[in-house]
Amino acid sequence: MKLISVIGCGYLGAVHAACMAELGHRVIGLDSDAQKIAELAAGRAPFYEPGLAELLEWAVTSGRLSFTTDYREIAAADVHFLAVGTPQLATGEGADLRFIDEATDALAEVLATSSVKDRTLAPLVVGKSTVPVGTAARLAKKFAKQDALLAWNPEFLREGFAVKDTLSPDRIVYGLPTKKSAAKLAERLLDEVYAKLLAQEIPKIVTDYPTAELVKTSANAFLATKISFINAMAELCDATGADVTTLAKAIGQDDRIGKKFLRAGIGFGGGCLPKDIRAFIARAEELGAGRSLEFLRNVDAVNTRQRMRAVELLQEHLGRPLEGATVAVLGAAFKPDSDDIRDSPALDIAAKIAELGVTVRITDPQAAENVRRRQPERLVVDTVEEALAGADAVLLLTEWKEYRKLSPKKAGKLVANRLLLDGRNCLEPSEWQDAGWQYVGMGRR
Ligand SMILES: NC(=O)C1=CN([C@@H]2O[C@H](COP(=O)(O)OP(=O)(O)OC[C@H]3O[C@@H](n4cnc5c(N)ncnc54)[C@H](O)[C@@H]3O)[C@@H](O)[C@H]2O)C=CC1
Ligand SMILES: O=C(O)[C@H]1O[C@H](OP(=O)(O)OP(=O)(O)OC[C@H]2O[C@@H](n3ccc(=O)[nH]c3=O)[C@H](O)[C@@H]2O)[C@H](O)[C@@H](O)[C@@H]1O
Repeated sequence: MKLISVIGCGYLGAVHAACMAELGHRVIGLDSDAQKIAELAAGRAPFYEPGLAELLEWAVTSGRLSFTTDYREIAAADVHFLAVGTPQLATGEGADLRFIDEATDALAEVLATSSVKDRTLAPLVVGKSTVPVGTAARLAKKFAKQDALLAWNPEFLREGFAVKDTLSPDRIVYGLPTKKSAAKLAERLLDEVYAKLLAQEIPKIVTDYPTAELVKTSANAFLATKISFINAMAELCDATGADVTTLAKAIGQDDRIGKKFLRAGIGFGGGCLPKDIRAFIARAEELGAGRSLEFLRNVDAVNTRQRMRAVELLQEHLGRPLEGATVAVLGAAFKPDSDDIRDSPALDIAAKIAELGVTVRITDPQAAENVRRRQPERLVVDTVEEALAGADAVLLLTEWKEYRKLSPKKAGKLVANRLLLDGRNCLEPSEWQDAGWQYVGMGRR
């Protein structure tokens, strides 16, 4: 059992902290947001993530997991995970490392000033946040003064599957210091932290700092590229009468291409893929290696265009001016099984049509409260029925299970006009057409 701290308890850190407790460690989660810490300390999840509430309640009541806002309380930990945010800079491109710098300054200070008795090993600081390549080497210098080691251990979890992905990841990557003795010590500590996962024979890849940092950013860039590729194919399908879902199925049969991440629609959003590809391009340019990553600008542009394309499809099929129309938007989260609305394609589209004079009624099973809090100008309703009542069109923009199971017949009785735009290509067109709906998919006949 190790004493572990997790600094930054947001979508990544709260899950990581609870999962480290599940792996048998004593864990202290730290966040600068006192309200979030109060929720977590009471064993409650401050956001929706399947399985997290149960895990937190157990870990907190069993005493394995506690929370604080005070860095002094984590000074004695053997391992400190960094999980603070690295959002997009306000200027547009590049990652804002302010939170990383604040957190590491505060940690370095307590490591320097607190006298931790009986410490036989140097503390290990482990970066999990997604950072531009070169960040780990810079931070290692800061911790060298405190005789602390630094490793970079990027995280690949998906929201909606965060607990499962943390406890059963596809791989674990260690970015270690170049000095052999330091690398050995850091690897040994990380092996102890992840002992239960390594026992399941989860692949472990041991490398240096820059490779570990790049593994993370290139993985997200590749995933984003796959989505924009299939969305570009969807545009071509619309222009030719071909069907992108069949196309994706057919190309995905080839193992070299793979079936996953080929769902065409309104594109990717969230707190990671969009900002990560922009930061990746910006960092490559800083390093004079940006030319080969130019294509990622197109990946970003195709993705942004999908949102506009949804607005155009609505305009094209509505059969009346947008101004004065009432539209039901099903889904606000950037993906199902999450309440995360950061850079949500659904909300972006809702905002675009609202600007064109449409009355937009938004509903979402988990993200409604976040929309009410962060975008009070939006009209949010509690149920699908309220959203559909008298609507001139229905936009399905987040593929929640309950929306995929909607009855076309029942829904048809509630709306004023049976027009459905399936922004996630997740419904069976014939079922809706048979019930008298005009079904519009994206790149779908
Ligand atoms: N959300 C996800 O699914 C994943 C996120 N990541 C990366 O993990 C990092 C965190 O992402 P999220 O958890 O989504 O962000 P988030 O915004 O949900 O959480 C970040 C947390 O850090 C806290 N914080 C900021 N400054 C602090 C400081 N000085 N001391 C203590 N706490 C501080 C904030 O209050 C916030 O609770 C980012 O680099 C992201 O790219 C990586 C893999 C998955
Ligand atoms: O760095 C991160 O934060 C994480 O970013 C993504 O995870 P996440 O953003 O939680 O969710 P995804 O499942 O990747 O979906 C991202 C977006 O792409 C969209 N998407 C996904 C797949 C697809 O085929 N088509 C598609 O439009 C989703 O609707 C969603 O808006 C990566 O999948 C994780 O591996 C990574 O750890």
